[in-house]
Amino acid sequence: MIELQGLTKTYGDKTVVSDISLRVERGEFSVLIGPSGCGKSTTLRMINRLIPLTQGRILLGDEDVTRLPAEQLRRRIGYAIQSIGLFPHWTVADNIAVVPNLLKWPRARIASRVDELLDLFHLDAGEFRDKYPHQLSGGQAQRVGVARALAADPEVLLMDEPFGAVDPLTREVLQNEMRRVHEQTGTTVIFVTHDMDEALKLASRIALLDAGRLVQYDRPIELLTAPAESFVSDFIGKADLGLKLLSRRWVHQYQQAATMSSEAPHHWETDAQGHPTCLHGGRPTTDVAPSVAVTDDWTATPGMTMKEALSRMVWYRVGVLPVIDDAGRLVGEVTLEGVMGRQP
Ligand SMILES: Nc1ncnc2c1ncn2[C@@H]1O[C@H](COP(=O)(O)OP(=O)(O)OP(=O)(O)O)[C@@H](O)[C@H]1O
Repeated sequence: MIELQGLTKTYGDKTVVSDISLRVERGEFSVLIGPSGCGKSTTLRMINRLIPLTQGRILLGDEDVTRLPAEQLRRRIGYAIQSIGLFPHWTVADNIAVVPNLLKWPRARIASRVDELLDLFHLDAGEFRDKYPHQLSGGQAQRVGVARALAADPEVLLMDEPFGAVDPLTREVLQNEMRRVHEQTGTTVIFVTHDMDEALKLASRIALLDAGRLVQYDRPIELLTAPAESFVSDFIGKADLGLKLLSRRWVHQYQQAATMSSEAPHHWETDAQGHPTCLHGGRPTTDVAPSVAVTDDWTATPGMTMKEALSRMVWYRVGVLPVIDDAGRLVGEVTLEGVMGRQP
């Protein structure tokens, strides 16, 4: 648990963070969001003492962060930033091992932790351990940056726009990876972004800031459906609210049994292993073939957002998607009627 109490930062007579109080429970993924200059990074950097606070308190568990010895601060609070900050003349392994080395862990423990972290980020340890930062793609370097922040298994991971500098496709891959890593490690995360879609995808709780003030701190669904003031709905944007809501809904919540009966308006064909091979019917328009071979592109998985599932339905002009498990077997379906028939 980490708690900010009346956190305030002033530069001269300018207050850039004003009396912010909030509590991040253990294991939570908390996102600080707001317009440029609203004080997100300053708030984050006060937590790990990169910026001294003017007033207020920060508690980690029941300890005052400003009184923690530097060595404990490094071990207990990890930090990952957009520009990554990998040391260019150090290998990936040495970069990841910065904090364990400072903490004087035994060599064997450090080596196995490095391999474990590379594995967590799906980077082959044999291939990447001895590479240098200039030999990595932007996405790989960003993964190494986050792995480094997690190296000493911190209680809290602070992330400042960590995916801001990568292309949109890589960004999406990294966001999915971050969700998985967070689920696997259970680390408490405080994540700064100015991208609402990113916040909605990752956050269990969102803190919306405006001009240094905390406007609303709530679960994403509350921000969408019960904004505390008009600034909240203006910031989120009303135009695609329905789609934003679907970005917080998951395929498994809408999944129903796969239709197999050839009497039904649509039904699936599967191979001997249970992989879907063909959809008969299920296409809302009549100018396309009534049967269509299933390709990976228009399948859904239980953990996919309904926004993505809906997008696939629109793109492939089908009113139904097969839901498949890790082995590619048909385990259910989601339909356009299923999306329209429920409150989002
Ligand atoms: N050292 C400083 N001296 C004076 N003002 C500062 C200093 N550092 C930051 N500020 C001001 O504090 C405000 C908050 O800055 P901060 O970097 O926290 O905003 P942010 O919400 O993270 O913005 P962005 O999304 O653009 O990164 C800004 O108006 C900035 O100009």
